[in-house]
Amino acid sequence: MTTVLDGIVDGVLEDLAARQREVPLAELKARVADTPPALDPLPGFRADGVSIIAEVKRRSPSKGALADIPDPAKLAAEYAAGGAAAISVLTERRRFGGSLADLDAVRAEVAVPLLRKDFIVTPYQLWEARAHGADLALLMVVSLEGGLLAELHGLARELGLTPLVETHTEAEIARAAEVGAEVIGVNARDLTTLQVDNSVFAKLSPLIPAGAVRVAESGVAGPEDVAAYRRDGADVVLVGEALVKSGDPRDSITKFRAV
Ligand SMILES: O=P(O)(O)OC[C@@H](O)[C@@H](O)c1c[nH]c2ccccc12
Repeated sequence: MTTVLDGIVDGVLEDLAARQREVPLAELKARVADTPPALDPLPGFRADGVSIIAEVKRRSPSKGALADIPDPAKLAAEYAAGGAAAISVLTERRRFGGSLADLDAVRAEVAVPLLRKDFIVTPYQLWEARAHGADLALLMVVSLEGGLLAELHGLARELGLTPLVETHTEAEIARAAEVGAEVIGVNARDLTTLQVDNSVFAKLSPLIPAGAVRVAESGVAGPEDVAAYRRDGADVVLVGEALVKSGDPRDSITKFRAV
C-alpha cells in the first residue's frame, strides 16, 4: 500500500535530483569545509525545565496553509527571543512550502541551534544540511530501512550534526536505540495516515533509553499540551502550527517554557 509518506518522499527525491545536477557533492563538501562548526544543542535540551524547538512551517499535507511567513528570519528572531532551545526549519518544498533558502535566512539571523527538518534519505541531504548551516538533522526511522538509518546517523555525527531520530512505534524506538541515538523524538502524527494522537508519546516515552533526550513532536495547541508532554517525560517539545499561527510567538514560547 502506498502511503501519504511515500508520495512525499517521491517528490523529495525528484527535487533532490534537480539540486544534485546543480550542485555536485564535491562542491557541497568544499562549502562544508568553509562552514563554522555545528553548535551542540544538547546542553539546551538538557537544561532545567522543558525546552522548546520552535518550527518554521508554512503549510502541511494535513492542515494545508498555516502561515505565509514572508520573512522566516524575523520569525526565527522572535523564536530566539522567546528562548527556543533550537529552531526547526522545514526545507521540504512541495508539501510544506520550505526551502534551503529559508534555512540560510534563519542561519544568518540567529545563533541558536538549527534543525534541518526534511525527509532525509540520502547522504547528500546531510551534506546540504551542514553546508547551509544546520546543527541538527531529522532522521525518520520509518523512511530509513535496513542499514540506511545507521549509515545516515553515522554520517550526520561525522559532520558534527546532532541527529533527531524520529519514531512513532515501539519497534521504531528499538531501532533508534540500536543506532545509539542521543536525541529521540516521538511524533504524535502518523505520517503514513496523518492522524494525530498525542497519547503516543506517553506510551513510548518509557521505552526511550535512559540518558537519551526525549522529544515530543506535534499536536501542541497551547501550554496545557506542553505541560502534559512534560508530565509524560518530555525533555523537549517541538511545536510548529501553534507558533506560526500565534500573533505573538515570543510570548507563546515564554508561556510554553513556564509550564
Ligand atoms: O505543527 P505541529 O503539530 O506543532 O507539528 C510540528 C512538527 O512536529 C511536525 O511539523 C513534524 C514532525 N515530524 C515531521 C516530519 C516531517 C515533516 C513535519 C514533521
